Amino acid sequence: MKIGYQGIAGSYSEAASIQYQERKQAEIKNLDMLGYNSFVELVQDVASQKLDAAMMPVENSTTGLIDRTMDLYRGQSVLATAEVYQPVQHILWGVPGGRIEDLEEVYSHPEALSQCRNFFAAHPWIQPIAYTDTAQSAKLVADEQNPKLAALASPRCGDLYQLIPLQKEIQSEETNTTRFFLMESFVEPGEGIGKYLQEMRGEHPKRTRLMLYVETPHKPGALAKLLNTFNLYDCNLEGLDARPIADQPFAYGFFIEVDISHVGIDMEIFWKTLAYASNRMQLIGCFEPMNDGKIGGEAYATA
Ligand SMILES: O=C(O)C(=O)C[C@]1(C(=O)O)C=C[C@@H](O)C=C1
Repeated sequence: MKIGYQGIAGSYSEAASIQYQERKQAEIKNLDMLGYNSFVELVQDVASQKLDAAMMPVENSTTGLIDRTMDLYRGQSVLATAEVYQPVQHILWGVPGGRIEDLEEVYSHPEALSQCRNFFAAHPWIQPIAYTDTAQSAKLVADEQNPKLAALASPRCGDLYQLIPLQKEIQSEETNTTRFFLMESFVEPGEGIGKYLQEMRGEHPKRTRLMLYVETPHKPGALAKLLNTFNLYDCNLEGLDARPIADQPFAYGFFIEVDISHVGIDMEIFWKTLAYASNRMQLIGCFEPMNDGKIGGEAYATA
């Protein structure tokens, strides 16, 4: 199996891929991991089946939905088939002789920089600089050997790139965790999504979580009508995020996550009822939930 991930060795996306590999040891014998520089390319290569899958960050416990990846799935032939919770504990890595007082620039992935807002607020002389991923930021600092530069990256990057810790656990929230989706290629089957989901229930009964992208008519009560349908079928709503629709200023679509374990009717009827209440609906994920949404404990133990 060939899995793509953002960054180079030491990135959190690589760590999430390793965690997934450990979980699936019995099923996946050979796993090839390929580092990428861009989420756009990752999604393209999954959709075109150059890759079997991509490990993509989708939500962070400190900063919420990772829209730079979630927005890429809209209209693409991809589907999340598994999720991974990866603890994200950043270290401020510098070079020998480096001191926080002398730092001028700190490099990292933009998501990682946002997760450390409190640190930058407390050290206003340091400029946060966005870079492709956390591990390449660490490598850049190691290559430059300039004590005015540092990187926010994972604990593993210290050994990998011979760096010195200037401060540990630098993220604003101690339990900072990023949730990843394993994205695979998915073309809507001719017989429709409802039938697909009904078959899925038989074959993979533990895949009780759906991630949907839905656009509702722009009229009073439209979203309420859709949400009522979930209520009608006893679906617990696990997430709801609004995202702007391209080229339709101030119109929004919704990423909706639901637990379908208590749906008592055929999934074809379920899907048709939802489709009736929406203008556009895409299945973004169908997977077995991990950690029951709880962060810490088991997730940290298995990191
Ligand atoms: O830069 C990395 O190490 C990544 O894997 C990317 C990424 C992200 O995009 O959210 C993954 C996990 C952390 O939240 C920080 C960065």
